[in-house]
Amino acid sequence: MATQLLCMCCGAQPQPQPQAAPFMRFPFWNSVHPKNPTSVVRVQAEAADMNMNSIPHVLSVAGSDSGGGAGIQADLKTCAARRVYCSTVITAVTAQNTAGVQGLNILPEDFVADQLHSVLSDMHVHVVKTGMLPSLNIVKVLCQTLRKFPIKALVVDPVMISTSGDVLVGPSVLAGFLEELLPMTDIVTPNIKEASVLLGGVPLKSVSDMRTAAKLIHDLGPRNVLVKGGDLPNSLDAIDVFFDGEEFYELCSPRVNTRNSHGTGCTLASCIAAELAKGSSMLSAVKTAKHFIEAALDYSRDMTIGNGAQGPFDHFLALNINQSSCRLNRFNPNDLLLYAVTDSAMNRKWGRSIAEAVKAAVEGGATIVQLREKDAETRDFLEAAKVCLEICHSYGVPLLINDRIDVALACDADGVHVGQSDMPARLARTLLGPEKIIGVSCKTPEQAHQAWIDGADYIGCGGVYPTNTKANNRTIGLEGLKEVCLASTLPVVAIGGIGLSNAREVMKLGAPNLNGVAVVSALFDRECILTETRNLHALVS
Ligand SMILES: Nc1ncnc2c1ncn2[C@@H]1O[C@H](COP(=O)(O)OP(=O)(O)O)[C@@H](O)[C@H]1O
Ligand SMILES: Cc1ncc(COP(=O)(O)O)c(N)n1
Ligand SMILES: [Mg+2]
Repeated sequence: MATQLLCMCCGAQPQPQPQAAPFMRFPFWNSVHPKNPTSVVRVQAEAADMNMNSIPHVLSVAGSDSGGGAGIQADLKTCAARRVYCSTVITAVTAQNTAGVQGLNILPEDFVADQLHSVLSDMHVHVVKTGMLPSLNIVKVLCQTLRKFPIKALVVDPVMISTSGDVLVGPSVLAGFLEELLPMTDIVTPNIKEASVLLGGVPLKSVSDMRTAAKLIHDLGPRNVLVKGGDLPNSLDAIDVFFDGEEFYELCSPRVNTRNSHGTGCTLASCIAAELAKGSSMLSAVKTAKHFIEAALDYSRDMTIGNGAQGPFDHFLALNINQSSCRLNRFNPNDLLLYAVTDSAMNRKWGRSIAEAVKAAVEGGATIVQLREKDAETRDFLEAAKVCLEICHSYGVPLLINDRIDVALACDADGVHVGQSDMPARLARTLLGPEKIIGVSCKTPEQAHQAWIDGADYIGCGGVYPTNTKANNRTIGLEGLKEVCLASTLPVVAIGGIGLSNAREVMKLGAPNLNGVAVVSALFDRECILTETRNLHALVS
C-alpha cells in the first residue's frame, strides 16, 4: 500500500494522485464492504439528487455547546460558511465554555428519534454528520432511522472527549459504534484519543501509529478513515492520516500556534459533510476541509473570546477578508454568462483598435469584458482602457483588466483577472479594496478553494478545450471543469477553446456554480465580432 504526502501549506502536489471520481459515482454507491453488505439506502438517493434545484443539505446530529465553539453551533457555522444548508438534531445540551464542560444533559432517545423523523421525512438531506452521540440508545435510534431514509453519505465524528479533557460520551456507547454505526459509515474521523478508544486502548504516539490505527479502524467497517493528528505530541505539523481501504494519504499542514482550536474536530467533519453534499469526491472533500481548518485557525489565531485555555475560532474568515457585507458594487455572478476576453494579436490581424473590438462585443451582448493586452505599452494600454471603460459602462457591462493591477487602479476599472503566476489574489484584494471584482484562473479544486480564501469573486476554469490563445496551457476537459465547479464556493466561468460549436455542450454540463463561458478567438478572431457575439449570446442564454 502506497502513502501519498500532501503538503497543505504550499499546495505542492508531490505525486500524481489517483483522482477519485465525482461523488455521485464514488465507489461507495456500489461497493460492498465486508462488514456492510446492505446498510443505508443510498442508490435511490442518486436519482433524487439529479434534481438540480435541490440545495446541498447536511443534517448534523450532535450536542449543543453553549460556548458556541463546537458541536451543533460549529456545524451550523461551517455549513453556512461553505454555503450548504444545515438542519440539526440535538442529542445533548452541554453547559460549556472556554474553560471546559460544566454540565451535560442527555436528551431522551425518543425525542432524538422525533427530531430525526421530523427532518428526514420532510427534507431532502444529502449527508448526515454525527458528533456527540451520548447514549447507546441514541446510537441505535439513529442507525434504525438511517436505514429508512436514503442519503448520499454518513460522516461520523466519534466525539468522546473534549479538547479540554472532559468526557462527553461514556464507554457504553462503544458497542453501538462497533456493532451498528461504523459498518454503515462512509467516513469516520477520530482524533488520536478516540482512535485509541475504538481500538480498545492502544495508545497512538506517532504518524506510523496513526496509519496502523487507520487500517485497523477500517477493518471495523467504515469505508474511509481519517485519523486526526491535531493532538499528536511533539509534532510541528498538524498531520492527519486518511485511508480509503487501498491508499494512505498523509495530509500535512503547519501547526497554527493559537489557543483558539476548540471545535476543530466538529468543523472538520461538517466541512467534509458539506463538500460531499455539494458532490465532491471523498478525498477532495477531506482536503478542502483540512485547508478550511488551517485557514480559519490562522485567520483567528489572535482572537480573544473567553478567559479559558481553549478558545473558539472564526468560521467566516472569507466574509471578513472580502468585507462583502459592506461592498457597494456587489459582483453579480450572472455577468459571467458571456465573458469576452480581448487579444491584441487578433485585433492587429483584423486591423482593429481595442475600443472597436470591445464596442462590437458589448453591442452583440457580451456581459463582461476583460482587456488582455500582453504586449501593449503601458500608456497606450491605459488610454485604451479608459475608452473601453466608457463604452462598457454605457452598456452597463463591467470591464476587467488582465493581470495589470496598476492599470486597473489608474483607470478605475471594475476589477482585475489574475492567473496563478500573477499577483496573488489576496494582495490584489488588499490593493484594490473590497469593491472591485477579482477573478482568478484555476485548474484544480485546491486552487479554487485558495481563490475563495484569498477573497476572489469568481474563478475562470480551463482550458476546457485545446486552444492556441495561450501557450503551454494544459487542457482539463469537461470532466476537469466539472470537478472544479463541484468543489468551488465561487461562481465559475469556463474558458479555453469555447465557441459556437461547443458552448452549449459546456452550459449543458449543468455543473453547480457554472455561470457562463469566456471566449477569445470565437469572437475576436472573426470577421464580424458583433454577429459572432450575438450568435453566441443566443446559444448560452
Ligand atoms: N493548531 C493547529 N494547527 C493546524 N491544524 C490543526 C491544529 N489543531 C488541530 N488541527 C487540525 O484540526 C483538525 C481537527 O483535529 P483534532 O484537533 O486532532 O481533532 P479534535 O478536535 O476532534 O480533537 C485536524 O485536521 C487537525 O490536523
Ligand atoms: C457539544 C460538543 N460536541 C463536541 C465537542 C468536541 O469538540 P472539541 O474536541 O473541539 O472540544 C464539544 N466540546 N462539545
Ligand atoms: Mg481539537
